[in-house]
Amino acid sequence: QRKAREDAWNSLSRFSTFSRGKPGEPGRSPMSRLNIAGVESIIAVASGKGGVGKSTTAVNLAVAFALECKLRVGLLDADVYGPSVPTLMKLQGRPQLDKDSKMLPLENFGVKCMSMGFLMDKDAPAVWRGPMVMSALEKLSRGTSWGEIDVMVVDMPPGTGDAQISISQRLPLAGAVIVSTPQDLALVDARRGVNMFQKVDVPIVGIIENMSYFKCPKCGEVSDIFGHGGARSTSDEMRMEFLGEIPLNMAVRETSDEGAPIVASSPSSDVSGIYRIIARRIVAKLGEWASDGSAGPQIVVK
Ligand SMILES: Nc1ncnc2c1ncn2[C@@H]1O[C@H](COP(=O)(O)OP(=O)(O)OP(=O)(O)O)[C@@H](O)[C@H]1O
Repeated sequence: QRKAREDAWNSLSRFSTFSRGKPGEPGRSPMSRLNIAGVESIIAVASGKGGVGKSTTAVNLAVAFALECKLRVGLLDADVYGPSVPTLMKLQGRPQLDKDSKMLPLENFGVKCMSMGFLMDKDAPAVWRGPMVMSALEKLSRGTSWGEIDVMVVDMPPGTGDAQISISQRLPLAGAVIVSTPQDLALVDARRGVNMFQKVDVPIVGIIENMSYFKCPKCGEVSDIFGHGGARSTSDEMRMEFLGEIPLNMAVRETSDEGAPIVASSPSSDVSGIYRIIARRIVAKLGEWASDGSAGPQIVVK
């Protein structure tokens, strides 16, 4: 385990413009909530627990921001323990360095991406201690030359532990989107997620219910496999905006596995339309906050 950690650390340090600490120690500690150069607005896509479809949702929203809203989009994979952006966005290979030794993001579907997965072997276990997670994230975020970005989507690690809290404290987040399935257990965790962001003063953009229902492609019958509507009622109770229901859909899973997000690969499908509507709602909310002065700069959908 120690060897794997050191290998990952060395690999990251090679691409880094930051000073390097020893494994197990943080690198040079940055100021908290520093901006990321060139990035206007950052939103976290988070879930209280794993496996609810947070990364799938983050990726499809990022692609929808780029293709539907015509925004300049970045996608930061903050899930250093289980980076899925390389697979979901069909990107691999080590990032090039620019003249200032900053990493250049890899790009697909109009979205500039950075992930720990670009710096590690696919099957290498990511064994990180808390301070190393933060140091890695600093390097992935501020050690990358993003260019001009209107909105950056951060795919958060699942859960509400120390790593998630630190990330939410260090990145200047304009807001957080919470993804949950309709199940009671997932909703309990979603509430925890909402509370965590509120504690560190990150406003909640809204809640998305993923795997909300299943519509049989043959007969059209709708089944509520994991229940239905729980995220909407949780949003109402917590006075949060409910952003929408994404069905459990085989094409979403298949296109994710293929690295061709459904919003890009099957833009006319119903489910792509749902992602696009949710993306527009998020952009509208960020715009609203900006115009009443409660969040970052105004984003204009072209
Ligand atoms: N709406 C959906 N319909 C069908 N399959 C989905 C849907 N959303 C996600 N999935 C599938 O569910 C699995 C888990 O999704 P994903 O990896 O996005 O979850 P996650 O919450 O990010 O997980 P982790 O906590 O491990 O990071 C994947 O196989 C994905 O393709």
